[in-house]
Amino acid sequence: MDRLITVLKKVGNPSVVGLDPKPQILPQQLTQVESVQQLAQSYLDFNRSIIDAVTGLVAVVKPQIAMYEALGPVGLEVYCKTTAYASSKGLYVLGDVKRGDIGTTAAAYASHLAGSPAVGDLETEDLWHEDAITVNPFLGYDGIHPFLQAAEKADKDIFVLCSTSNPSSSQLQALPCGPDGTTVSQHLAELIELWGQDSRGGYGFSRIGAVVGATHPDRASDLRARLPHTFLLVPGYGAQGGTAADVAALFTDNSSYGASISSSRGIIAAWQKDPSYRPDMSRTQALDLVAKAARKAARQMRDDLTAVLN
Ligand SMILES: O=C(O)c1cc(=O)[nH]c(=O)n1[C@@H]1O[C@H](COP(=O)(O)O)[C@@H](O)[C@H]1O
Repeated sequence: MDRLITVLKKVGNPSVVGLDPKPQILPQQLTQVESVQQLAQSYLDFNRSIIDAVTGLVAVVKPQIAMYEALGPVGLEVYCKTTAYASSKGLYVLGDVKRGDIGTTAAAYASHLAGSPAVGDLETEDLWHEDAITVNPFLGYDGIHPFLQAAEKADKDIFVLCSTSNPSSSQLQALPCGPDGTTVSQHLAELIELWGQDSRGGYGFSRIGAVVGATHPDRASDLRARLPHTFLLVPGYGAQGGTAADVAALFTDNSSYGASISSSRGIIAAWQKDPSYRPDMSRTQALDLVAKAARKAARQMRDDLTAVLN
């Protein structure tokens, strides 16, 4: 996490931009195409415009792999090219892959972070470009250990789901799982601290971060207190209703933020609210508008978060 905190401090902004393209949030200049290959190229152009626009203003991007996998092999290629491009700009790349399995299967999934026995002795350095990935903890430590091992080997990080932003998260995560009424999320927080205790860096945070949604402010200070050595990824800001006030309790009171706040549609679909958009614009003009609107929205998000931090 030291590298993550270093890049966040450098830009003075705890925001993460989610790169979750889909046809509904791309201007029609990019979606009126004749093949999946062309749509995939549009995703790449869209992402590059946004990355160029926010570099220097934010330090982290979080591409959600499902959006790319939906386009099949060409989509996955665009995921890889997007992560490579973001990485070449010095951004910390958090791959939102939400994997969860055990043993050799988990080790193969973990090849997103490091060379994996799944590809034998072949060179894998140029396959994947993420600095961290998200992991689902439903299988317990057997499902965490292979990812942690890969992260240690490559000096990278994992972010484990703890309290997710979706409304029905409470169906499982708010259930009591002990005689004292400790909820599943609270218990997970304790496990995440335990699993990470041997991998703490210079800022005091372990290599295992926790995902805590922005949409449950009632859980925020309790989870922050249960996760003293854990950096938090906080999605659900913006389009899902999370606000700067809702996430304030998830930051730590030291200079390392302790949390980074993620917004996808709120930034990458901001162009849809720009009155200067016109359907008869050229593709280049539409991409310019996407970039300008994303930068403006990212600046606004930074200012809102900075206000609560101050
Ligand atoms: O792991 C995540 O990033 C995640 C966890 C969670 O609890 N809620 C959540 O929305 N996410 C992801 O965060 C992004 C939210 O997108 P927006 O709602 O458009 O900002 C999507 O990529 C989700 O998959």
